[in-house]
Amino acid sequence: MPGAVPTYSFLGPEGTFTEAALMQVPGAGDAVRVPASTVNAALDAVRESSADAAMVPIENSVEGGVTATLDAIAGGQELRIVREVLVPISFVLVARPGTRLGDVRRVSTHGHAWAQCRLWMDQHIPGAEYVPGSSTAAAAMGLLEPDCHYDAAICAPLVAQEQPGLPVLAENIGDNPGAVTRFVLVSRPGKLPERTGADKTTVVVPLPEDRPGALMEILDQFATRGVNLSRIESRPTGQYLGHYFFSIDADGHVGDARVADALAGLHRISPATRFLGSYPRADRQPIEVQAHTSDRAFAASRNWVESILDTESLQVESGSGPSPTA
Ligand SMILES: O=C(O)C(=O)Cc1ccccc1
Repeated sequence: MPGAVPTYSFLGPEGTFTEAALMQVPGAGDAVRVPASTVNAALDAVRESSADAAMVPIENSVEGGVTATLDAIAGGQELRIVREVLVPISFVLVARPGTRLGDVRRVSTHGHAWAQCRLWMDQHIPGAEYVPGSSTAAAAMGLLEPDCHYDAAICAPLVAQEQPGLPVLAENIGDNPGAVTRFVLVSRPGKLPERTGADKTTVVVPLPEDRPGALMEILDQFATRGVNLSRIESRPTGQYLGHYFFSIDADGHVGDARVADALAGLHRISPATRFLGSYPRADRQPIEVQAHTSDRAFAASRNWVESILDTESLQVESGSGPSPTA
């Protein structure tokens, strides 16, 4: 319905880094925001149409890809990435009032937060036991439950600011002060975001099996068309050992001839290739296109081949070889 307020699901509860990413989306402050307890639940809300789009983490600069997200969007009912958002990440350690650093034995947080605070933990709370949490904010809020079985949580500074019952034991405990996480807004297939000249395209390419050089062939589709890759990760398909797909981010939009041509090449090599969207880059850095891979160069080369077919195909002798359509 035009003008209706959109509904966004996100990895919650309130106070996650994912919610901070969602709040960067224009209009999200006035939208309906529905926290989900897992990435899969946030994406299912979109698949089932109870949300228009979901914000989920996909990659961070320290720990790499968020596998729960990469796997969830690679399979199942098709989804599209329509926007990416970058969030600088800093972590605090919170506990119940009265807890001192020396009392902390068990710490809960999201797996990616734990991985980013490992060195600090080893130095300040050696031997601390990790209790997996569904998100940083869920771990922090869990401390307020009467039957909580851990002593502290790693979360965003904002959670501690808004929750007086959770004093901060230590600030800036991330091992890398420049850590950034990339989030994506995912919706059902529909309207493709417009081409801006500073775009990214995400695809999932199952690796053809028992074919020497298959990965090289896949990469070559991009290389020969001057398309730069900004991320490539292999993930097991989960079907059986040794069966992989590649999750790839390429510079450019499917509306760019060189990207469209590369995707067509991927489809020939791996027909189950899945298009996951073309969307504006968060850093708005325009992509430099070499003259020979520009839209104009692709159109000129297509016209050239068509002109050959137009003028010369009639001269193929019948019966003297394979038919022109073979
Ligand atoms: O748990 C959160 O707050 C999230 O949004 C996921 C996450 C965890 C650690 C770094 C970035 C995102």
